[in-house]
Amino acid sequence: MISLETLLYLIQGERVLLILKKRGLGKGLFNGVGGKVKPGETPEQAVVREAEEEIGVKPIQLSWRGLLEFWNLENGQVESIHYVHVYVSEKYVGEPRESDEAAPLWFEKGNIPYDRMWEDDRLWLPVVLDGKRVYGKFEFEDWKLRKWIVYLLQQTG
Ligand SMILES: CNc1ncnc2c1ncn2[C@@H]1O[C@H](COP(=O)(O)OP(=O)(O)OP(=O)(O)O)[C@@H](O)[C@H]1O
Repeated sequence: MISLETLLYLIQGERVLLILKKRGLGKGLFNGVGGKVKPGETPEQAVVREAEEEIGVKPIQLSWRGLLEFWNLENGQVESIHYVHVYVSEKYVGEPRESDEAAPLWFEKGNIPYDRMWEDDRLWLPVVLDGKRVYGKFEFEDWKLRKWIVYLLQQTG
């Protein structure tokens, strides 16, 4: 299965909004807001929809921060490949609230709970929170991280 997905980090000054996922892939871990892009949607439309569904806020300015590939292998076979567009937003409407899917929580940029997040996050999220763009490819076996490569993308305009 190959899927196109999104991740969004709301930023307020020195704080970042993460969600504690209550169900699905990554349950019990903190992550950005996000999910799968549905047929007919652009990644930008999908990430706005996910923010509304998961925490009840509408981002009104998105900044694209990179592309991540997550490959998961099971018994030496590719089980799934996830292409994830990453965004940050400093402008949104509404106050983050809890939903069936997610509980939102603010963290200081210097105090992100990496030990309660996906293993790859500590390898690229600091770059994104530093205002830069990344490309990363991460290979997992049974969702345990085995190999990775991360590039800093050149900043264009
Ligand atoms: C493996 N390392 C990883 N590191 C960081 N983030 C990861 C990730 N693997 C998946 N993610 C993100 O986690 C969300 C899952 O969302 P997920 O619940 O599958 O999607 P969606 O809300 O559409 O779910 P339904 O299928 O409708 O239940 C989605 O943002 C996706 O990009």
